[in-house]
Amino acid sequence: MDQAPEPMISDRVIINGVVKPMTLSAEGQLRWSDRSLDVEKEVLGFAVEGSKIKIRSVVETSAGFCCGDSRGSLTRKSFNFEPSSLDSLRVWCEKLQQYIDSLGRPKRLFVLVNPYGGKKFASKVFIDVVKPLMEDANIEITVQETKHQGHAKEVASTLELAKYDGIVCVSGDGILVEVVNGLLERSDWNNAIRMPIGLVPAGTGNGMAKSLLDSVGEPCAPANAVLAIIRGHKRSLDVATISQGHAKFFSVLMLAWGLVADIDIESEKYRWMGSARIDFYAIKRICSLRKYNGAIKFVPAPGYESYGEAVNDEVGVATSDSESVKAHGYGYQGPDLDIKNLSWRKISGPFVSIWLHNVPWGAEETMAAPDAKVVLSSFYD
Ligand SMILES: Nc1ncnc2c1ncn2[C@@H]1O[C@H](COP(=O)(O)OP(=O)(O)OP(=O)(O)O)[C@@H](O)[C@H]1O
Repeated sequence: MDQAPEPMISDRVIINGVVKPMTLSAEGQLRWSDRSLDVEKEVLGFAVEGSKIKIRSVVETSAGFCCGDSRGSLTRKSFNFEPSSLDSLRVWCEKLQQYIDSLGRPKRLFVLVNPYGGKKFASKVFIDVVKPLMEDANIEITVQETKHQGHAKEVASTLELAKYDGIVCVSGDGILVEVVNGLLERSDWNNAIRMPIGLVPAGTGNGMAKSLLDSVGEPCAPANAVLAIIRGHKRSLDVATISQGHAKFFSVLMLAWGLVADIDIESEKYRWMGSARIDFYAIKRICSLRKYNGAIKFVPAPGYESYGEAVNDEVGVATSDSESVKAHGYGYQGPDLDIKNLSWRKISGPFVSIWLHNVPWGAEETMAAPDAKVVLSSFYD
């Protein structure tokens, strides 16, 4: 028969004036009376208050404080217990900290808040959800509100990364893309792009937050996103390189040409509508569809080789263009690929819309590419 592993600490403590046995097991279960907490999942942190220890946790209830999602809302809860002596208090603190430290959670985060994104509620999301949960988790945060378009990119391109364990964007997808571009334009991009980036949905579309949370069965709500960040859960993502003349951009969410791009860009003037601006403008554009002439050249993924028609020498022109761009920059210059020798295929227009996706969800309600996978990270582990 398997023997239960030794507890990290087993003690008698005072809870609500009554002496009770309490245990922290090697698997991170904190047990007392008929109750228990899973430290990895439910405990954010702890604090010493006089002779007591306050455990700060988050539990699922049917009506929580901060999620706005009816499925298992999350509620902050704390409870106190009093070890029998100062020595015992010190040992409890050591053991709890030791277990929490073993979970690889972030300790210092740089938080970007876009007060302009979505329905302009990112600052409220930060104050009501992000800040309290991160304080409960004893995470040291440095906050920067974005002041203008491109500000998040500027910050990411110059930030002293060694001071932080991650960058958190309380925003829509636009700020995430700016941060990725800022990190990749640095001369130390190779190291910088390893910086974990967290996303708390507070924008119009929130396609990335939805894709990440949905991949682990969580609702796309600010509190669930903050919890994933606090727990240090990570995924690696592909980056697409876009060359346009001598300019280079990087994309992690999607690339759009035609209808979807028009809706995204031209609906800016209806930003006051919040998320509804996209639906409203989509209907307007669909009622008077435009057509775009052009051709898409692509290298098919395994299993998709029959799509489009074969192309041979035309791709070589694009190669020499991108090589001349390579010589000028000092940040990331795109993947080292021998693109001349790949099996290119082509689909010719006119097109109504081209939409390329890295992750399944383009927005919270739009699963545009169900087969795009958000894979478990091996990058940081
Ligand atoms: N203070 C500011 N004033 C004006 N624009 C800003 C400010 N801060 C950031 N921006 C810009 O706001 C844009 C939208 O940001 P964000 O992604 O947070 O919200 P969003 O509403 O989801 O937008 P989208 O869905 O278009 O990405 C970004 O392109 C960013 O550059």
